Amino acid sequence: MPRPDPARLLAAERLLRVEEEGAFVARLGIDREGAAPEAERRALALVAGVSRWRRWLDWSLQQFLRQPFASLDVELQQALRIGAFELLIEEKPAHAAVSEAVDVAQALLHKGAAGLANAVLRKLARARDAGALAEPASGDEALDLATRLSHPTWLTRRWLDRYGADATRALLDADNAIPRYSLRANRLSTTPEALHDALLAAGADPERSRWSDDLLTVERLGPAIQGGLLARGEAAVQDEAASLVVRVLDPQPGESILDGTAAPGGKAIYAAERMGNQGRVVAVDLHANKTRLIGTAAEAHGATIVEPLATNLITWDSAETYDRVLLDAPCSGTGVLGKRADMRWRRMPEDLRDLTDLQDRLLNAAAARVRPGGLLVYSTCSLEPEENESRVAAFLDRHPEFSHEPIGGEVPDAMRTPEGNYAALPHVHGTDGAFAARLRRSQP
Ligand SMILES: C[S@@+](CC[C@H](N)C(=O)[O-])C[C@H]1O[C@@H](n2cnc3c(N)ncnc32)[C@H](O)[C@@H]1O
Repeated sequence: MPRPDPARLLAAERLLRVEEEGAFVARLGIDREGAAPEAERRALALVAGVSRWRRWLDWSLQQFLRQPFASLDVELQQALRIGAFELLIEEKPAHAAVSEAVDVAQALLHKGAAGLANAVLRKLARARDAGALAEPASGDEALDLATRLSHPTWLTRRWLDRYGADATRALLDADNAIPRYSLRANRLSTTPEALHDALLAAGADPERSRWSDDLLTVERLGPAIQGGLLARGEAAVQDEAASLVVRVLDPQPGESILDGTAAPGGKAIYAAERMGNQGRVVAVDLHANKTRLIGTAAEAHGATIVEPLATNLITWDSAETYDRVLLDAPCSGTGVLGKRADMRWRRMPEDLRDLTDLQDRLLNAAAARVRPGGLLVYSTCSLEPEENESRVAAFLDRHPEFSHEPIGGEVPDAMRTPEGNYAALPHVHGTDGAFAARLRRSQP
């Protein structure tokens, strides 16, 4: 009986959990199941890669199958996807990729499955080596691009209509790229320079962020975790695009700030850091387990002015108003598909209607908490205008006591839209996608 490579076997088992239990890819790495660190790292990379590229892998495999791919044993599907990923995306030598996937199929199922995996993957490898791989050519541009670059067709069609073919291709490529992670230096306890040196000493490859002087980027988070930098609160994982939303809010020392949808707390804690830990940051979220996490993280960062509060912002009975209010709304997350490998498959077009309704209600609630003359910042990690500019326009119609305030030098020029909003785009800026607008409440 062949002994499959532990990383590929672990990856296949985790992909099965995604498939059968709806497990979230981002959470699968947490339970290490005793795997050696290298096997763990490789398994994480395989699970993320297969999750991103699933549509293209399945389509390519289907070219060499008589029965529908979806009718195969689910275990065999995962072994085939891993083999196809190594062949088509990682461009590994044919022999190793095929035989390792065959061993996984045999370990999870039986000899018959291994035989089928062997036949299909050999044909795929031969076609690749001969430069004869099939390409989707249905004549429907959105369907073909979505298949080739492994995204949902509905989303690709939307983006084609909005951005055109070249930019859409670049956006899909950006979602499929292996992301670099960004780390925010906690200026309450360290400096970006000291964090840079600590990361180097821990074996990481830190680079200064192009977009923010508080941030560094690294290829892997492992060294920062193992070096204790995150646990000690010297650094936090936060994308450049997300961190710049706090620059749009521009909290000042001594002010009162409300983050109305704050968990897991990255922006609230960064606000406290920007304020030099002077003033107040009330960090509201619906769920008590999530606000507890905000409290733990704030404590690790020494951000003592952060006050976590578990409540529903919409029904919160409070008469207090704040100098600045952030509403970082729940959204479709179409700007962060690169980091969350399987999210693209979870979103449905009909989600947008429910989300925009919630965004309007949260905006109304947040508006009531802004003092006269104070600032409301509305932000999302979505690229969709329905969740961004349209929500702002609808808000201004409902709330004549607010006016739109163009963003100035708080964010880099390249991320300011002609209308004066903040927009980070994965295919343009190499960050996650994010949007923010400033809304000023008039004086009485
Ligand atoms: C996009 S996340 C916020 C991320 C956070 N600002 C950060 O940077 O770490 C949106 C949050 O809104 C919370 N939420 C949703 N509905 C809410 C409500 N009615 N009241 C308060 N929080 C709510 C969710 O639990 C979720 O944690």
